[in-house]
Amino acid sequence: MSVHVSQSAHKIQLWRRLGSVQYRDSSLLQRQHLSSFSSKADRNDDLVTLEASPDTGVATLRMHRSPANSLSMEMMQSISGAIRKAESDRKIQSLILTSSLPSGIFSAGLELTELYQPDLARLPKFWESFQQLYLDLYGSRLSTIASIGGPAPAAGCMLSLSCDYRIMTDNPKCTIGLNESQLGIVAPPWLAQQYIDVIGNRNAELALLLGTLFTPQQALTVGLVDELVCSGDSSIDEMAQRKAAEFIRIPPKARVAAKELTRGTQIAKLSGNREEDTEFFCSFVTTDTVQKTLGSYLEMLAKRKK
Ligand SMILES: CCCCC/C=C\C/C=C\C/C=C/C(=O)SCCNC(=O)CCNC(=O)[C@H](O)C(C)(C)COP(=O)(O)OP(=O)(O)OC[C@H]1O[C@@H](n2cnc3c(N)ncnc32)[C@H](O)[C@@H]1OP(=O)(O)O
Repeated sequence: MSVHVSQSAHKIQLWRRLGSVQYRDSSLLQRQHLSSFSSKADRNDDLVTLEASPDTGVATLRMHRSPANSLSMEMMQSISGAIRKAESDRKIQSLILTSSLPSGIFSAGLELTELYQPDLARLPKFWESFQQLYLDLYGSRLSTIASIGGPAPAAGCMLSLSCDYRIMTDNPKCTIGLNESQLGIVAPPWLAQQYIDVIGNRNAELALLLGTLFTPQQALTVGLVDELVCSGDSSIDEMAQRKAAEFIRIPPKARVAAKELTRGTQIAKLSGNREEDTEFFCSFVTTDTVQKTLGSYLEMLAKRKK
């Protein structure tokens, strides 16, 4: 086992060094012109806002990475940083995760430019930031509530799955689910497991195979969200606050211990397997087949917009 781990660590080092080498697949070098998908690194400083209220014990983490709260490496690090900041305040017991984008989009999932024709030096760090975000949110001592006012595909769904409670706007245009298979990729095992835990094995099996995006009503039926709020009703924030207060009434030690009972094993599993997981991701996402499918998906998104 230890030999396997050290070999894996060696491969990760190799990945990092490969960053200085250009991506070599000639078909990918002939880039399609995808102007809306051209950004990579962004500034860390204005992607999320954390509002802590020591009086109520509730902090609200608002995501506002325009246009769709897609998760770039910096975005994931900012969310992780805000979670840790809220946790470091002993007066805070609950965290509401929401979007403050005017479009209402909760999160469009991983930033696709991080996956398509990736920067090879950045790729392992990008994935490690995704793992870290899962560990920080899923393993948080805080009671966490996702207030989902808009679409939450793929890693956007992961953000909500990592919370303790999910409230969603009842607007059929706002869909949620792990749609990775439609992009020619697959959810990592720790994310798939969250899905199985929340919606059950058969529902998850079908939804993962088909890349299903559930409407809010369907999501409620399969248990992917816990509560719906009428579309256009501003009370989603109030409902989240009310739920947070309900969680806060439970003695913190018992609440945290209860959470550990259901999540501890999965958290320990990924914590002990991060390098292999990163290595697998880097190898998988850079294959020609995955890159071609991602390219077509991006084109489809751009065309749909036109
Ligand atoms: C062990 C390892 C196993 C291997 C693992 C391999 C891979 C990883 C696998 C899984 C983890 C998770 C993966 C992901 O999260 S992949 C991302 C999946 N996301 C999507 O499919 C969503 C795509 N977007 C949409 O469907 C729509 O944009 C929307 C979110 C429903 C919103 O629709 P709306 O009509 O309101 O807006 P637009 O479509 O006009 O979009 C606005 C704006 O945002 C840009 N954008 C949208 N999504 C993304 C994105 N994910 N990344 C980057 N940019 C995005 C879009 O281009 C528009 O930009 P513009 O500048 O034109 O305004």
